[in-house]
Amino acid sequence: MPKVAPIDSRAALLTVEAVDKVFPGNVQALRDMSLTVREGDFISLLGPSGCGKSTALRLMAGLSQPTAGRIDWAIPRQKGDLGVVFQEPTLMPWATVAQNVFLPFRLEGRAYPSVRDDVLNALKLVGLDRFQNSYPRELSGGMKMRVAIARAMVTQPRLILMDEPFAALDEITRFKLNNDLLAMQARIGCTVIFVTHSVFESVFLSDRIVVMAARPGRVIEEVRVDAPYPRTEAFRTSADYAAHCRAASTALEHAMAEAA
Ligand SMILES: Nc1ncnc2c1ncn2[C@@H]1O[C@H](COP(=O)(O)OP(=O)(O)OP(=O)(O)O)[C@@H](O)[C@H]1O
Repeated sequence: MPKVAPIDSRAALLTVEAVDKVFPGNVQALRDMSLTVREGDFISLLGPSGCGKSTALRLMAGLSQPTAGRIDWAIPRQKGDLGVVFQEPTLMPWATVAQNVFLPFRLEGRAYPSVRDDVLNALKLVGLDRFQNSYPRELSGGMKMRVAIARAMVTQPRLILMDEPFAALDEITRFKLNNDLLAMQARIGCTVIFVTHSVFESVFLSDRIVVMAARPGRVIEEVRVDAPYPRTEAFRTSADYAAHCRAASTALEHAMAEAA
């Protein structure tokens, strides 16, 4: 994807400023997290279990409020500017694929005929337009996740938040979905924040890897992946990819050592 501007000159989209999140029982899930998310970024949040990745994503989605600090959109936010994908596809089993993808519009009170083309285009982007009348039970795990991604992008959001969306899938399906996700991001030009445990996945997808440590959850380092987009299978086997994986692994080791 031709990412138009170098990371530091991209316009800000969302700012996370000195955020703390403390859960009942004095569990400090996040301490002093700051991050400027910029238009067109592909950011991975990478870190060991319990370092607050999902908590950070939920705060950015507005599903939970910080205990201290602020999270602000840097642009006037419109309906449909945010899409979220969780680890489970969470599809409505009684509804067809098209009806599932229509959901964000339905919640806005829109009628299906007025957005039918958007629904079909989103399904086309994830390669499932032929399955619009199928039900979730007829689909494989990878296909269900594609439907969840189509649902998150049907409104052409500026920002898509993804919480380990491919963790439950086999490696071949995961690789394929990684490729397709980058193609989709290029097509709709959105910003992505992606939670993962996988160094390899984070390097393949991201241009910014935010490495986090646990107890308390915090950001310890940002690794930049300056390899150009589009990233292909050739990138996955390149020396450049291996070098970035080493850098991210080293940062992750520091994160684990900090929590030890
Ligand atoms: N609703 C909650 N109530 C109490 N504690 C919570 C809650 N949600 C998360 N925590 C705690 O906050 C910390 C961070 O959790 P979080 O799920 O954000 O981490 P994570 O990095 O996403 O972990 P994983 O990779 O295992 O999903 C953990 O100690 C967790 O037990």
